[in-house]
Amino acid sequence: QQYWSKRNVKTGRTVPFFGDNFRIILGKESSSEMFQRIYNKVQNVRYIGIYQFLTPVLFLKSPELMKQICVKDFDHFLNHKGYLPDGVDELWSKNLVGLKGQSWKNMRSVLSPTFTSSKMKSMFTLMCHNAELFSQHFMKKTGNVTEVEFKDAFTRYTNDVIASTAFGLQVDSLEDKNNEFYLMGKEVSELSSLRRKLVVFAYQLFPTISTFFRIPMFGKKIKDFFINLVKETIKIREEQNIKRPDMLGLLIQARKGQPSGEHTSDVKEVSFAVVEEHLAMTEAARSLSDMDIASQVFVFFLGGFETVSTAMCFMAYELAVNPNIQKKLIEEIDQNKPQKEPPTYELLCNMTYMDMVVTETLRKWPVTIATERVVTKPYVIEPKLPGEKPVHLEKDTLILIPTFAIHRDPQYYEHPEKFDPERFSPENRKNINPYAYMPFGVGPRNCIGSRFALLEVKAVFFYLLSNFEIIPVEKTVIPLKTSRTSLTLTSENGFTMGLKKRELSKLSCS
Ligand code: HEM
Repeated sequence: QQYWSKRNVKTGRTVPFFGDNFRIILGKESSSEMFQRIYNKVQNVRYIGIYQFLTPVLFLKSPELMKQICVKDFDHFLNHKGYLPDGVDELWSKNLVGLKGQSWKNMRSVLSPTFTSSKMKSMFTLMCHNAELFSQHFMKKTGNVTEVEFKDAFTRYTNDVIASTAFGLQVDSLEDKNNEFYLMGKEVSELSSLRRKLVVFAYQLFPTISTFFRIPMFGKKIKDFFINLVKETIKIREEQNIKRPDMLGLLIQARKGQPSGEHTSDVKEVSFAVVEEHLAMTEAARSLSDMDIASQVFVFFLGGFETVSTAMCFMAYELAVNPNIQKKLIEEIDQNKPQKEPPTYELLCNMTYMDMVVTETLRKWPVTIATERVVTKPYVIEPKLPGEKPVHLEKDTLILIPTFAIHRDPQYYEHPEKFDPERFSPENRKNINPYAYMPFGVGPRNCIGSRFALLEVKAVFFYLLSNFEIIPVEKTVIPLKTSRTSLTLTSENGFTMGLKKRELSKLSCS
């Protein structure tokens, strides 16, 4: 692995940053800042060799190389890192994010039909219902302006959406603040950031000791809650022959070998941000255990709870500090809002400016600041630029894709700090390098929940901006500072803004 040896530092090709990892632990720098610093350190290269503690990592800079690794030669780079050895924590390693090789391929083909446009259409009604409740909750407040901590509010909305679309449970976490489902979700996300940080670092720094003690990512309480919830729900549904269009229902159907329906839809794709994928249902579905199903539903819960609500917060912030953009979005909503009829899935998917705003939010604030691949079969990156030598990648080498840094590179986005939805107008989007825009990752291992997430965001802003303007208040910190203590991209000072009532307009959902 001469590529990572210190001798290469002077060539400007290798950045050993063992010490940098501790800056993250001590909260001196956020992960997004660190990756951006490394990205900008060396110019005119396609990749940089770095260290994650003691592990050599290939840090990619070139979008073409990302395409080569994540799409063209994907078979050599099938897996995510996973961090925990197999068998230590089933909720973690048996879910889609953690599964490896053929097991991942099987599970992905079972799950993909759950997220097609036609399935999203049936989940849309459930989402809309929650978006309407969300807006109504704040309409009931007295006074013209209500100060809102958006992270808390949006997390409650995404919690309720996942409760209904994954488990078929109706909860209203804004009204019923301490419902069990919400409290458990909060515990998962709070525990997951603190505990995940410690567990991930422990496995990297002390792999032998951590593996010996089999430190799990999630505690027994969380594990029991999810497994029991899934088992109970499956039992009731099977006994009473209940069929529902939620994720659990679709997985139960898949296990019984009943196809979940074709995926074609005559509706325009839900967003520019969605990555295309090919679908195939396999026999693997028939062998799903209750634990397999619980692990999948659990990861939908994790994905749905944190990432989506954070993306919504960044969008709310950008709208508050860019009133002209908000005005244009409100105009589009008002023009499209049916007089009496409820908004339809088609209507939301066809709102061009809404899509531009969401797409730009995820460009400037890609909640998942980086993604990774692990080398599953040895691979050689052939030289292309002057001075390059072949890079021999051994099995298990980690490849890092620094999404945040790429999205902020002026080479791909002029004035990257500026929030400018026009970058993604129908005329301009063809100029975007598709491998320089990847909030949902890239290639066959991209985010399976992207359609779901985008619809959820669009539904809540449709209802919210039908009734309110989002405005800065005294507590709103401008410009926003990103947190240095969180592993994920978020604001240091929370997301407090105001909701100012517009004239009241009643909406309902089909
Ligand atoms: C704005 C919200 C979201 C963002 C920014 C996001 C981002 C991502 C990214 C970057 C990846 C890794 C992709 C790669 O390695 O190429 C990923 C994977 C994944 N996401 Fe999301 N995600 C979001 C919402 C969701 C939701 C709502 C769900 C489920 C309901 C979900 C489920 C998953 C799963 C299961 C994977 C693993 C896919 C696989 O390994 O095959 N995500 N997501």
